[in-house]
Parts: sequence; structure tokens; C-alpha cells
Amino acid sequence: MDFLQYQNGKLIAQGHAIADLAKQYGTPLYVYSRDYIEQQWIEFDNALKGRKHLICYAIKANSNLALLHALVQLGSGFDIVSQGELERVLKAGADPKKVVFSGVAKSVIEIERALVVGIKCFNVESEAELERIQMVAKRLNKIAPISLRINPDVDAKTHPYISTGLRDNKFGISYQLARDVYHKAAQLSHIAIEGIDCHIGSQLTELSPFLDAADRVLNLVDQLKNDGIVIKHIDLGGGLGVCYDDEVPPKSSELVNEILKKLSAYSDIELVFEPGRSLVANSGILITKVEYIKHQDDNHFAIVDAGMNDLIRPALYEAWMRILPEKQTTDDAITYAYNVVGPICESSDFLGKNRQLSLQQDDLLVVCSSGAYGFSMASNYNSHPKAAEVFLEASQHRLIRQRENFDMLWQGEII
Ligand SMILES: Cc1ncc(COP(=O)(O)O)c(C=O)c1O
Ligand SMILES: N[C@@H](CCCC[NH3+])C(=O)O
Repeated sequence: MDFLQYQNGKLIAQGHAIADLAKQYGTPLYVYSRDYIEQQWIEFDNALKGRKHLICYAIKANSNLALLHALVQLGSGFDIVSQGELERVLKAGADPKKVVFSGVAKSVIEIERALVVGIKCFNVESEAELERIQMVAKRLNKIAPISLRINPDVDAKTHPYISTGLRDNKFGISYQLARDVYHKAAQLSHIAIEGIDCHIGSQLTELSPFLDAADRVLNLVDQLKNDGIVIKHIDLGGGLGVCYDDEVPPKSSELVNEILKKLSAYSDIELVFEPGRSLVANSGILITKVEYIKHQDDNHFAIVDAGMNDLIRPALYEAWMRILPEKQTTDDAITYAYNVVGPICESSDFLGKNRQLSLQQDDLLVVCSSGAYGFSMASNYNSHPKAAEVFLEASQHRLIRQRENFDMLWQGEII
């Protein structure tokens, strides 16, 4: 991670000592570099210069309002999957005309709200959803802009839980049916066909699945053109992977360049991307404190104050995330192969296994690459208040979400 390095044996994030951040804000603590996020967004955007385009950041990756506001200021659009996410982007100051709405289960109320605020487009995931949008739009006397999310049946070559473009996945409309559903959409009085969409999965580390999916989408665009159905934008979703360990995913500019080559004959069509992880994962760290060390039989446990309630990726996908000690390990240090485990009463509650570390009680550890699908997937399981979040902005840092207190834990409950 570019913004983390050791100086005089201490871990520093963008000029700030991890130990000082932990002291000021407490642990567990999420810290994000605003500069890093802006840099990723600008690189993506620059690669698309000269082409009509929109980057719709997928806010499920990290939906903190300060982070969203930073992207609003850059001119970003947003990909949302619920009314909660819609309200978040509006609160952060987003232009609804730059918001695309994905997700397989849009309710009547969600559709109504999106129509009232005037979003750019619904990414429709089933024929039944299309009918519902028509029904709601007719009642409100509005025209609903739509894309069909195509399930291209392409193997994203990623973890099965985060693969979304295979025929057995619940997402999108099957490639074989899509043309007929477009014909149906064209007949509906309160539907305006705007685009076509696909998103085949997350943490993709190769270009070929993106290109295969794009081929299938373009094939459909051609067929639809022959049928007299005009597609104004192509949305190729998100999914670009990041380096957690030794992966070498394509850069956003590489992905964009290859896609632009494919789309050279379609220069009048706007290009939309929905990156999430690639913009934010490596902007973020989770700082946690060692509560206890336990050497038992052949096992060495570092029991820390952050668990699967704060960061569920290791428990859910056995995801490997780099863990760095705040104090740099010296050559003569005695190390053990630690399982770094959290406070939660589940055996799957670990942040990392078999990590060679030299540790003592009260030491700090940093879980790298936790800017995406970290806090946004956090829960209050075992009644732990959620962690605080901090933004690093150039040489400053500031709180962007206060640590939850106990009153917040039972807010809304009735005895
Ligand atoms: C529809 C849609 N768009 C975009 C994304 C963002 O994906 P990623 O964070 O892998 O870029 C997702 C999540 O996988 C998604 O479901
Ligand atoms: N939560 C997943 C990514 C899911 C993407 C959403 N479709 C992860 O942490 O890798």
C-alpha cells in the first residue's frame, strides 16, 4: 500500500504514526486516504478522456458520506443497490442524473423514490422487475429510464461467492432472453430504453472475462440496432481486482484501453463503469490492538479487538489480507506463526492465519487493503459498537464517523 511505510521502526500512514492515530481515536479504527481514492478515480476518468463516459462508483464497497462527498466533488456518478444507498448519495450531494440503480430485489417504494428524484437509469435484473417499474412509472405519470442487466454467462475466474455473471447466478437477465425482453420493454408506455448493462463479478485479476462479456454485450447491441432499438449507453459494471497479496490485476487504464479498442465502432455510445473495490480497497487500513497473547498446545493466538463484526472478508471468503505490526519486526525478534483472531464467539472469527509475527499484549496491528467491503459489511454481532472511521487528507486527519456508543446499540428497540 503506497501510503504506508516504516520509518525508524514505526508504521506511518501518509505521514501520521499509526500509534498516534490509535491513541487519538481508539481501536478498532478504520483509516482511509482521501488522496489515494481521488488519485484512483482520476486515473480511471483520465483513461476515458475524449469519450462520452460516466464513472458510477459502486458505493457498497464503502459508503461513508465523507468519502462519497469527496467523489461528488470530482464529478463522480454512483451505482446503488437500495433506497438506503440512494439516500446516502443524495445526502452526500450527488446529482441524481448520475445515479444508476442495480440490484435484484427493487421494491415498489424504492422504484417510486428513484423515479421521483430522477435517477439516470434502472439496471433491470428481471422481466418481473421491468413490469413493476412500468406499473409504478405509469401511476406516477413518469417515464422510467432503463437498461437491462445482461447475465452473459462468462466465468469471472474469481471466488464463487463474488461471481455474478454465470447462468446459475441470480443476477441479470439471461443472454438468451435479453433480446425478447428488450422488445417487450420497447412496447411499454412508461419505459424508455437507455442502455445495456452487465457486471460479472468482483476481484477480477484478468482482462479476458471483461472482454468476453463486452463481446456478448456488443453482439446484443448490434442485434438490437437491427431491430430498431437504440442503445445510448453501455455499462460494463465494476469488478476490477486489487492487490491483496501478490495478485497483479490490470490497471484501470489497461482495462479501459482494451475496452475502448473494442468499442471504437460505437463512438456515439456513452460508456459507463461501476468500479467499487479498485477505487477504495487500498486506500484503507483497519488498526486493531492485541488484547491477549495465548500460546496453547501448538497454537499461537493473537487475540485482537477487531473481529469479523468489523471485517468479515476473511471469515466469509477465507480472504487473505496483509497484516502488519505497528512496530517493525527486528531481525533478532522471536516470532511465532500467529492466528490473528477477534473477540467474536465464532471459530471463523479470524483476520489472518499463520502469520509470522513478534507480538506482545497491547501491540497494534494493521490490516491492509480494508478500504473496500470492510466497514460497509460491518455488524454489531455480539453487541460490539461499530468502529470509528478517519480520513487522511493531505497532512491532516479527521474523524468521518464517530465510534458507536452503547445507546446506539439498542436504538429503536422497545422493552
Ligand atoms: C452491480 C454491481 N456493480 C458494481 C459492483 C462493484 O464491484 P467491485 O467492487 O468489484 O468493483 C458490484 C459488486 O460486485 C455490483 O454488484
Ligand atoms: N463483499 C465482497 C465483494 C462483493 C461484491 C458485491 N457484488 C468482497 O469483500 O470481496
